Amino acid sequence: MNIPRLAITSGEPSGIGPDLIIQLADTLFPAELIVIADKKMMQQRSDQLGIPVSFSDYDASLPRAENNKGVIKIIDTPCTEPVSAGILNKENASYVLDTLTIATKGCLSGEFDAMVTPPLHKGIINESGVAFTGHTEFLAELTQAELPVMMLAADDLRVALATTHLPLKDVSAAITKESLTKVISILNHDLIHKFGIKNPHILICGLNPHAGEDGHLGMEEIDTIQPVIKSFKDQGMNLSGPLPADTLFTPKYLDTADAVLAMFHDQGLPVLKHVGFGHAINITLGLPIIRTSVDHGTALDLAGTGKASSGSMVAAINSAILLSNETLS
Ligand SMILES: NC(=O)c1ccc[n+]([C@@H]2O[C@H](COP(=O)([O-])OP(=O)(O)OC[C@H]3O[C@@H](n4cnc5c(N)ncnc54)[C@H](O)[C@@H]3O)[C@@H](O)[C@H]2O)c1
Ligand SMILES: N[C@H](C(=O)O)[C@H](O)COP(=O)(O)O
Repeated sequence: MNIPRLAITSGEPSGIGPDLIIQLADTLFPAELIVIADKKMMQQRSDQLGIPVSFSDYDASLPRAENNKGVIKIIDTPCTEPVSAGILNKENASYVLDTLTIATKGCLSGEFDAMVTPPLHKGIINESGVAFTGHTEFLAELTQAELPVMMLAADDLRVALATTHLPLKDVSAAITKESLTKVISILNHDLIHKFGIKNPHILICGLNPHAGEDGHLGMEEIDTIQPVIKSFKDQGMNLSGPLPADTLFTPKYLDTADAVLAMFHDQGLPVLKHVGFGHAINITLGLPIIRTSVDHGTALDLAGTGKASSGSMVAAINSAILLSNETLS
């Protein structure tokens, strides 16, 4: 059997990413997990948490093998400055990006089957002078993907986004017939090919209150969203919408749906995190590689305390393993 080999980045080194990796070092997954992180920083966090771990330097020439309990296979990638749990340092932003680049290149070359990313801090990367909006957009650029689609999933609920990390004032202009067509195509394709769902039923949110109230509360539904949905439905795709987002997330609609497409970040993700925070996953669709992530951020208040829950990290690793083996369903 081919053991999936996953690259695990540390995320923001002063956040809870290192904690989660250390807390899970005793958990055995049916995969080989290769952590891309600063070994010294990881050792310090292990000491701070009081969770003993040992490290084994990753050797690409060795055959794949599942991890041993308590042993972290690592690609030692140095931070620029020493790390204090809970305290951001912009000097270490380039380290965070380095770990992502190593993982992505390894996925593109086939050395890794997938990458799993604990949380990074978007703000501190920007403060270091690098314009950065999120893993989703960064990985799309690195892999030259035309358009990434962010999707979070918890239990039976899957919520994808038509726009990713955008200020609210820019959302309407970003939703064009072209962009929406690409997003829906990617979502439909990946639900079929990554999740094994035949002819997925996708519910599409309106952008405006009450899906625009027939044009009295906004024209985006009439001008942009409806024509795109009609064009796909004419081709046989199973779409419903645009539906008012306030009532779409109720059992009457969700019970028939395989996924919801929200128009912007805070239209869809609060609902998903309300039902699933702590065990949901974030998956980037539309990339030539497999990438999953957690549903939470850097939680600087919890770094080094041992209080961070690893539920979402476990879910992100397990889904990356399933996706590496075939599909999630
Ligand atoms: N996948 C990612 O890289 C990712 C995801 C979300 C947010 N972020 C980034 O994280 C930073 C902080 O974001 P935020 O403060 O909005 O959200 P956050 O998720 O870091 O924190 C929100 C709240 O949830 C708690 N929390 C978070 N993770 C937890 C865990 N594993 N166990 C227990 N409690 C947990 C925190 O203590 C806090 O009270 C921002 O820079 C944001 O952009 C990154
Ligand atoms: N939008 C995500 C969330 O709220 O969970 C998070 O910011 C992570 O996004 P990236 O995977 O693009 O970093």
